[in-house]
Amino acid sequence: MAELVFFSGTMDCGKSTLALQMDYNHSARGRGGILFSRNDRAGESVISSRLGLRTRAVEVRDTTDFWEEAVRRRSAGDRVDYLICDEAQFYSEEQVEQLARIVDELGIDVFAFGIATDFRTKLFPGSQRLIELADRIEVLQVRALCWCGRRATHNARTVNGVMVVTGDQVVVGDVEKRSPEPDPEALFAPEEAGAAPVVGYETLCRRHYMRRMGAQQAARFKELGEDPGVCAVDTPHP
Ligand SMILES: Nc1ncnc2c1ncn2[C@@H]1O[C@H](COP(=O)(O)OP(=O)(O)O)[C@@H](O)[C@H]1O
Ligand SMILES: Cc1cn([C@H]2C[C@H](O)[C@@H](COP(=O)(O)O)O2)c(=O)[nH]c1=O
Repeated sequence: MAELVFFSGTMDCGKSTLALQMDYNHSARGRGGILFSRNDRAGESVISSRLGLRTRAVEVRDTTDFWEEAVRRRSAGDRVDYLICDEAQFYSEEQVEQLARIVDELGIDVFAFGIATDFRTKLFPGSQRLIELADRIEVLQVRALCWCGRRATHNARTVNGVMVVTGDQVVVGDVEKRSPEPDPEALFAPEEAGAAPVVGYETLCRRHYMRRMGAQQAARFKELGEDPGVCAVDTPHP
């Protein structure tokens, strides 16, 4: 029985790696698949993993109709047993509904991969529809970690290394392994800092997400001899 499965987790937890591994395993057994992605960090029409793997994929656009694409490929004689759908958080609700129809009416497995929530902790529309419609939601076993060592559950956005909670929902970017030096003026008022913005992401545990305590802020607190686990300033969650 074909399934719609949503593999979800924070940024940098291995979703694209798993997507490419699943494609490899299924195609090695003679199954035919189509790979899709949208806004991959490495550019258009590709699924890329931080482990170095990358494979060509069909770029999903606002106009993409998954149903039409699957039917067209099958009518052309291609074997289509499964779809790999990376960065599925960026798909529209309508596109996710097309994926569900493909499972139910064409018997094609759909394996979707994506982050559930954005930098404000709000569900992406595509992810919300996947959670509503999927046969199964799989949480990845490899956990990204917060700077404090706890399991990371939230995706924070940083501007010049400082966590922000306002801005556009979609800004393609990567997790920062080594952040730029923070502007001390910007630490508690990043939106007013005015410098040319360098946007990055950081995975945090809920405690540190809610306290807006990214790695740089924590380092600064430690420098000042304060405990970053207990936020000294009142930074209410929006
Ligand atoms: N140099 C490395 N050595 C070992 N594992 C790595 C290396 N770089 C990245 N990884 C692994 O790859 C994971 C990120 O995989 P990726 O598929 O790009 O994540 P996602 O698609 O979820 O953002 C990291 O959590 C880490 O486990
Ligand atoms: C939290 C968040 C992320 N994004 C972007 C940043 C990346 O380009 C992708 C996630 O990719 P990954 O393979 O899971 O690392 O999503 C965004 O646009 N908005 C956000 O709030």
